[in-house]
Amino acid sequence: MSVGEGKPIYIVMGVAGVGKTSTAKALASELNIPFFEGDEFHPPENIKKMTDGYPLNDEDRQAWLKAIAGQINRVEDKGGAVFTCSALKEIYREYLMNRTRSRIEWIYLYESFETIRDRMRSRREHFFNPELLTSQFDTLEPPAYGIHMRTNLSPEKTLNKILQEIKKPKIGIIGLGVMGQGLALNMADNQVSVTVYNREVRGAEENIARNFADENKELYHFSWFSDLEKFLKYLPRPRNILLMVKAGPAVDSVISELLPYLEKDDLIIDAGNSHYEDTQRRIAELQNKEVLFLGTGVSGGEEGARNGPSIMPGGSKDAYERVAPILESIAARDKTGKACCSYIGPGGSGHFVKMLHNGIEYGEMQLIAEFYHYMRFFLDMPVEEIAAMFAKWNEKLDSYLLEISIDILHRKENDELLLDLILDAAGQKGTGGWSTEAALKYGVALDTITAAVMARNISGDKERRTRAAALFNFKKLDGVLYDGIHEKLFEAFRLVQVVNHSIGFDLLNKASEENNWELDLSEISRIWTNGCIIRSSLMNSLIDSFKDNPKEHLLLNPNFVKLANRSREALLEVGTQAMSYGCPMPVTASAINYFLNFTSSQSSANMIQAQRDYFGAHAYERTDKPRGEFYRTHWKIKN
Ligand SMILES: NC(=O)C1=CN([C@@H]2O[C@H](COP(=O)(O)OP(=O)(O)OC[C@H]3O[C@@H](n4cnc5c(N)ncnc54)[C@H](OP(=O)(O)O)[C@@H]3O)[C@@H](O)[C@H]2O)C=CC1
Ligand SMILES: O=C(CO)[C@H](O)[C@H](O)COP(=O)(O)O
Repeated sequence: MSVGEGKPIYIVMGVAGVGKTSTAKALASELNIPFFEGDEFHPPENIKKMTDGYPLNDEDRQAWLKAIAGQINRVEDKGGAVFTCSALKEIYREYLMNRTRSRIEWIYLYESFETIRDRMRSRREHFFNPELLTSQFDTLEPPAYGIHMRTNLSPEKTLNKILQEIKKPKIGIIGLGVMGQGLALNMADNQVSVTVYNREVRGAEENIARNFADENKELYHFSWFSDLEKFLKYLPRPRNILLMVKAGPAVDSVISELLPYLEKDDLIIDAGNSHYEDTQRRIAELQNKEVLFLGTGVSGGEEGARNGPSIMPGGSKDAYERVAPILESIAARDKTGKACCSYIGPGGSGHFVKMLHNGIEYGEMQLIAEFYHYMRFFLDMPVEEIAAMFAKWNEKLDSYLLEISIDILHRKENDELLLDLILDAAGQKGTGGWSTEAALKYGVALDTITAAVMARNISGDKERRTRAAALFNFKKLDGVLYDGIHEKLFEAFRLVQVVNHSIGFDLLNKASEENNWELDLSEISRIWTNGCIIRSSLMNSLIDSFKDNPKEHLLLNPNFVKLANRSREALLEVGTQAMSYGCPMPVTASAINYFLNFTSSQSSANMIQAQRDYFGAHAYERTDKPRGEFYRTHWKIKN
């Protein structure tokens, strides 16, 4: 058994008179483990000093703590024990933690000075002089960790509450940024015992964990640490550690800091937006130490993390089973009440799926943006009318991204539309571009998602765009609102949304085949129906579409063929008209091209093959010969 594994040693701590002995005895009896009264480990000199009314100093307490540590070590492999020990100062607790092999679970009992003073006045048989209570309160340094329990309830209720806390599943969270804080609170709401840690960067990132615990202390008790070693020592083995730190080198740096302390079967859940290949590398590296790793996509932003995200865990199935109760308890619910969290598959599949989630997100965001832009600046529709139209569309589409865009269109600052004050240069953290890189790797067309990434790239080039606009002096052609255009805009929008999703899922399918991930596209659609950023009624319909045709491209699925046949003319009309008026429509245009390409049995690629063969002797397959046979032509030699 490794250090700290097995049943913990419970130490019930707090000032004299708070109720340590009765609570600890009851706890030991309930858990059927031995009980040890800490006061009995005091040497006679200490007892005399206390009964004479003198407080103990640190030196006096040395022998006492040493004796308790000795007893803990004698019983530590006997299935746990409960001790009382006031352990008022952090150095006393550290002494015990550093000199024992067991994991110590601290149960800190507290009550007001006045209440305890009154209790102590009626407590005659105990050697402790009630006058020393003031010195106890002066000495007390409440622990930042452990179970904190006020003793204002009946002993039975206090015991029950302690037992409830002991039974809670336990996890440690590293990284208390936007997402980490939300997940910690969400877990605490769902009966998970959460210990938090954030790094300290002097002058920049100080007291993040302490402040988080303090800010929430009215409603929650978080054990917190700003010392990684202490955080790790405190967590029960095998440890469950969730990382919510910036993706990239920060994840490797945190893992390397963790490594010296990690033991067999400890589990790291990387819940940030890590690249799936990094996840695969980390799984392999940690396997050498028998440390488990789950590369886990989490979507839903700040609100989702707090109230229920969509969760995409990939990696070790056994590891998932271990933390499934925690992850499923905090996830959003689908319309049947099931958790929007499901084991995705081995290796980096969880992060791959999250990456494509974001790719689809990029496509849909740009789609909304360019339709808004076209309607506002080329069709001259008032913002309120666009918001109203989007709201009407959303009665059918139920898209979260459309919903937030409607809110954005209503937001004013000093009577001005806030949107008009926001610089038109989009940021990005990588997942969209990584989707495009993966499409290149797997040889899949990813038109809309790639177009959305490129649109963000060019948006960032504000200075050159502005200079070019002046040089080319485009005369903007305004579009004309005509009967039926509203319906056409909707039809076009909806078809681009479908094409964008079909593209994203197609890459998931291809990567799944290549990596033997056995991704269940229906289940992925289900966990994306709530909590995540791309939830919509379309996603709901994909559950059944992929159930009926698990690997089929959406544009070959009868339901979507019907929809596309109905809407394709509107899409062509809207897209080409918008561009003819001078409005850039990158995602719409790429959806049109993808749709036309995908639905053409005869592509233009025979010309490409001929050109390749002409200048580079690359050879080509022939329509009159079986696939896989390659032919060359000596183009310069005339027949
Ligand atoms: N925000 C969102 O909507 C979503 C974000 N994500 C992903 O979740 C992860 C966290 O995002 P978010 O919470 O928004 O980010 P924040 O910027 O709010 O927080 C980042 C966290 O990472 C820590 N950190 C950064 N660098 C290091 C380092 N070198 N060593 C240790 N810790 C470090 C920060 O600590 P410190 O405070 O000390 O700097 C902080 O706790 C990212 O991977 C992100 O892509 C996933 C889904 C949605
Ligand atoms: O994962 C997310 C949502 O699902 C994050 O919000 C992500 O950071 C968004 O990506 P980007 O910053 O590149 O727009």
